[in-house]
Amino acid sequence: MSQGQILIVEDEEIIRASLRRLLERQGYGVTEAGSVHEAETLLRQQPDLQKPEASEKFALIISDLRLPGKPGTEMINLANGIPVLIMTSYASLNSAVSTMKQGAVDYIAKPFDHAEMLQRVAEAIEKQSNLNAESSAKTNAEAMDNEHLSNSENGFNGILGQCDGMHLLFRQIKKVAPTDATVLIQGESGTGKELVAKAIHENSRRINGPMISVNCAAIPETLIESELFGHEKGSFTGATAARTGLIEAANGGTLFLDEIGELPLEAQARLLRVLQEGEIRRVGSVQSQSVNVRLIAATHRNLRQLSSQNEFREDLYYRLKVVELRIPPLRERGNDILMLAEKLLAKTCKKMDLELFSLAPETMAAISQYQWPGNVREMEHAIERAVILSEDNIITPENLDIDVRVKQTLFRQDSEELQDGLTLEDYFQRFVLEHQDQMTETELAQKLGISRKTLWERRQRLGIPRKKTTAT
Ligand SMILES: Nc1ncnc2c1ncn2[C@@H]1O[C@H](COP(=O)(O)OP(=O)(O)OP(=O)(O)O)[C@@H](O)[C@H]1O
Repeated sequence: MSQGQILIVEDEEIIRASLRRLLERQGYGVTEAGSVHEAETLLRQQPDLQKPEASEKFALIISDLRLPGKPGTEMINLANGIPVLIMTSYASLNSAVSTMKQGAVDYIAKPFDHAEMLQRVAEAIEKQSNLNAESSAKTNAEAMDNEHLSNSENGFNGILGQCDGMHLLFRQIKKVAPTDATVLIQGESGTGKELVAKAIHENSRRINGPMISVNCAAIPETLIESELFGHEKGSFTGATAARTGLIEAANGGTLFLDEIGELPLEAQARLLRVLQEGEIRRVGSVQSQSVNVRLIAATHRNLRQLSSQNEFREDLYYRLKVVELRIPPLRERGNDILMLAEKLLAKTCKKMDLELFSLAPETMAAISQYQWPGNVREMEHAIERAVILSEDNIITPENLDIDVRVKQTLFRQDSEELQDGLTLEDYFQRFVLEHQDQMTETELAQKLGISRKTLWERRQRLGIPRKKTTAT
């Protein structure tokens, strides 16, 4: 079950080997090269390189930026349509931004978090396959279809949601996107703040400009000013060359500052000047230059409270909250919780090339009851883990590994009410209706943890008699 072949270009053997292990554990095939030259030879050996649909072709190239001989950016020219993910240290984050402009699909800072690397890899491959699919047959009908998919009744622009809170959010996004207003997105961790920022950018006039995302909490405090605003040569120890900042790199597009509450006060003052004057001054420079950037900021913290404690500039806070969007936490999204779980389950199965798994009724109950403190991100991880650990294609609460104590009490009595007025019988009914065409009565009873006799009795009581008459 290969997820695709990946070429790693990295001169440091230890990093290369650990990346190989990480990717192979996820089912990717891996080929290694220690330099651009070596990678070039490997690429030339690919027999069907000219054919975009060739199965032998690498699905992705992951290249370090600094390599002996030629730099990693050379890989972009050599890749011939294969997406290139650049790895770089924080110190060279700016060069990474310019490599994005040269055509890299994404960049990731070293040392990288394993989960993040896997996510970037999956996204890069998916993005490329979407692009391939688009360019191979782009008809008007297809374009309409895509529009339907991205804005289907399940959500908007890839953000799944059907509850009132999410509908309100979608309406707000559609209203604010075409304007140039600064937006402040409030939401707990994992609620989809970056997705919302992306939706705003993609529905704005700046769609063809860059969108630069910066997580203020992930960049060391000492580097953040020079990363954001750039610096002149010699402006501080170690500034051996002048460098463009991320704000300048977002010129003509959107700058997304995630976790803005973590921005140090000095950097806040500089940012405020950029917003007020539309000009940027690099660290160590006396000259300003104009920039045209739309700012979207996000935070999980209470900025009003932070500003009352003098930890966040009040004037910047008021500037940011021109439009404030609140993303509800997952636990407040009612039936969306199960809808998301099912969609994420289907997505995970597809990604892992598995047939579709389903959720056992007690798993549905546990999912609806659980508080999801890590929101959608936690659910994504829980479902992925469950699919890996599940012994058959039905996910049990134990596979999910969320706090399912609630299950024991809820399942003691059939009549007991679950959250949102749903009863165990609702789950029973739903499970039977969804699975009865694919499962025998024996299998259904087993999955429900009841005898066939009880299954039959409940069917009678709930008015869902068995459809098939064949013996099971
Ligand atoms: N409504 C949604 N529909 C589909 N996927 C979602 C939704 N909300 C979040 N996700 C997914 O959950 C993960 C976390 O989302 P995202 O990074 O946007 O959250 P965040 O609020 O920015 O998190 P953090 O504050 O921790 O950075 C992503 O993989 C994203 O695709």
